[in-house]
This record gives sequence, C-alpha cells and structure tokens, in this order.
Amino acid sequence: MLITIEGIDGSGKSTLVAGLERALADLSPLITREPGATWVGEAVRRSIAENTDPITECLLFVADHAAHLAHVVRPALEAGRIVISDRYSDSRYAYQGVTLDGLFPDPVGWLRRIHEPFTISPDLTFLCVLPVDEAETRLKTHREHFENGCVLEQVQRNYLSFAEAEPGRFVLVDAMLPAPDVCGFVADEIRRRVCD
Ligand SMILES: Nc1ncnc2c1ncn2[C@@H]1O[C@H](COP(=O)(O)OP(=O)(O)O)[C@@H](O)[C@H]1O
Ligand SMILES: Cc1cn([C@H]2C[C@H](O)[C@@H](COP(=O)(O)OP(=O)(O)O)O2)c(=O)[nH]c1=O
Repeated sequence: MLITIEGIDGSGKSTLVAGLERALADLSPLITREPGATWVGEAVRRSIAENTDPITECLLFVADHAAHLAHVVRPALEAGRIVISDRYSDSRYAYQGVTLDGLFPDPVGWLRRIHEPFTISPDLTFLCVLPVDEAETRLKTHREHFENGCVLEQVQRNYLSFAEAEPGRFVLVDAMLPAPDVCGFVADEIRRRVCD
C-alpha cells in the first residue's frame, strides 16, 4: 500500500510522518520522502538554492521521482511493505503547476502526462490543510523560494482541486489541530484502510 502525505510548506508533514513512524511501528512501514530519497535529491536542492529556471527545476524534481520509484518505492511495495512518503507526485502537480504557469498551456495536464507512463499512483493521500499565514508563521526560521505566501495560496488551491476531483484517494487533514491529534487521526485512518 502506497500512502502519501501532501500539503504546503509548513503544514506539518514532517512532524506528522515522524509521529506515524512511532504510532505505526507494529506495521513496519517504510518511511520515505521527496525530494531527496536518493542522490538525485542533491541536484534538486542545488536547483532550489540557485533559483534555476522553472523547466530545469521541474525536470530535476521528475528525475528525483523516477529514482525514488526505481530504488525505494517499487522494491518496497514488491516486498509487501506499507510505504509512507512525505511528498510525492501531487507535489509536482501542485507546485510546478504554479511555477510553470504562463510558460505553456496546461502545465498540470503536461505534468500528469509525463508521469503517467512510469509512476505508481498512491492508494491514499493525506492532504494537510491550514491557512497560509499560519504556515508562514510556523516557517519563519527556514524559507526556500517556494515558500512565499502568494505561491503557497495557489499551491494550496491546486491541492484542494485535486482532492475534490479524487475524493476516494484524498483525505483532508485539519493541520490546525495539535500535532498529536493530527497524528492520531491519520494513524487511525491508515489502520482502518489496512484492515479493510
Ligand atoms: N499541529 C501542529 N501545530 C503547531 N505547530 C506544528 C504542528 N505541526 C508541526 N508544527 C510546527 O510547524 C513547523 C513546520 O512543521 P513541519 O512538520 O516541518 O512542516 P512541513 O514538513 O509540512 O514543512 C515546525 O516548527 C513544527 O514543529
Ligand atoms: C517534491 C516537490 C517539492 N517541491 C518543493 C516544496 C518545497 O518548497 C521544496 C522542498 O520540499 P521539502 O523539503 O519537502 O520542504 P518542506 O519540508 O518545507 O515542505 O520543494 C516542489 O516544488 N515540487 C516537488 O515535486
């Protein structure tokens, strides 16, 4: 089973994933992330730091996804593991849907088409939702160039439209709740789906 955790920067994904690792220890999930589960993530980090052009950056994120699938996600799923990924393909559709906007028509459609031949779709996606100004307050010590309020508003709008289009896959998470409550809600939901 492939489970992904999505949301804007500062929405509590890393905190949630760390909590899930403890709360679901008896299920031995493989915990992973994008970007950065393989060495390709170093190229992605460099492109973020150097403010590379949006197409180069996008294709590095896609390369990171391909390497993540080949070396981490696919082998774990084939071994029957539950895989929990902090960010996955919806991050591309939501963020690069914004950064590529205006460069050519329908960037989200293009992103979906270039993923479709090789990606594995998640079985379940938790979308951490909170007001952008709260996310910005939480992030004030650590900012990357995506983390500006205007971009994050558009990214969150994209995420919410994906959730509306695929209600069977997405579960909305109230990220304003205290961290232990967020973790408890998501862990219970995962256990319920695993037992189904
Ligand atoms: N439910 C929560 N309530 C309040 N603060 C939180 C909550 N979850 C995470 N935080 C804090 O918000 C900041 C960003 O959280 P983080 O998990 O790193 O978000 P993300 O991985 O989505 O960028 C951290 O300082 C973290 O301690
Ligand atoms: C995986 C992914 C991340 N990103 C962005 C989101 C973040 O601003 C940045 C780094 O991701 P990440 O390290 O997950 O940041 P955070 O923990 O703060 O959420 O890269 C994309 O634009 N596209 C992608 O496909």
